[in-house]
Amino acid sequence: MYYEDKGAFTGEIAPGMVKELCSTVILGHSERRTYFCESDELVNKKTLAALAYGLRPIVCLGENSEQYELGETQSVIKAQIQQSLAGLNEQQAQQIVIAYEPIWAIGTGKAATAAGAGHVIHFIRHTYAEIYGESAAQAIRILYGGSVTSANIGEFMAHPDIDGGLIGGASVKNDFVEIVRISAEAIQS
Ligand SMILES: O=C(CO)COP(=O)(O)O
Repeated sequence: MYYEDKGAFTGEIAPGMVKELCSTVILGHSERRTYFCESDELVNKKTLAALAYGLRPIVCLGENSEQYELGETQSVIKAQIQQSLAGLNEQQAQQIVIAYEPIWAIGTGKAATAAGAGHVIHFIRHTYAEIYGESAAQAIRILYGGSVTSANIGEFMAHPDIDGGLIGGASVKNDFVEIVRISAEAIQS
């Protein structure tokens, strides 16, 4: 989704057009950031445009493997939050969904541990609270994404800091049915 509502931007889809078909948009995915050079500033413009059109943005954050190895996860994530999620009003600050997707875990079969993802998600909520206050930080949902399957979704759902999963590869396999079943069970328990 692009952030302008009209104009000559060949290949892009305006938020008003997306709104006719969808209620939710994924923004700032690492594939968009890497292959399409999307910056935090652009992700921020898209996030604000989505909210203005009543679309719920799922804003993706995450460090790459080098940053992970160097112990830079928190500083990378903090900068992404400050820039990608800047300028939300009080109501908007309660509406977004964040997905923590470490790039080294996407499509690699090497998922983060629930404890590791939970630790970063706890940090994301804390950082978000510093900007938008504790009640907004408690209102938003923060998901984990990266090599989630039916074999590990239970552990992620059982972690108190993780509100759900953003499923990629497994969402187009039969395994997805099992992921949904396990998640629904975890939410009800
Ligand atoms: O990028 C993802 C979802 O947006 C995660 O992808 P995988 O579940 O295939 O690792």
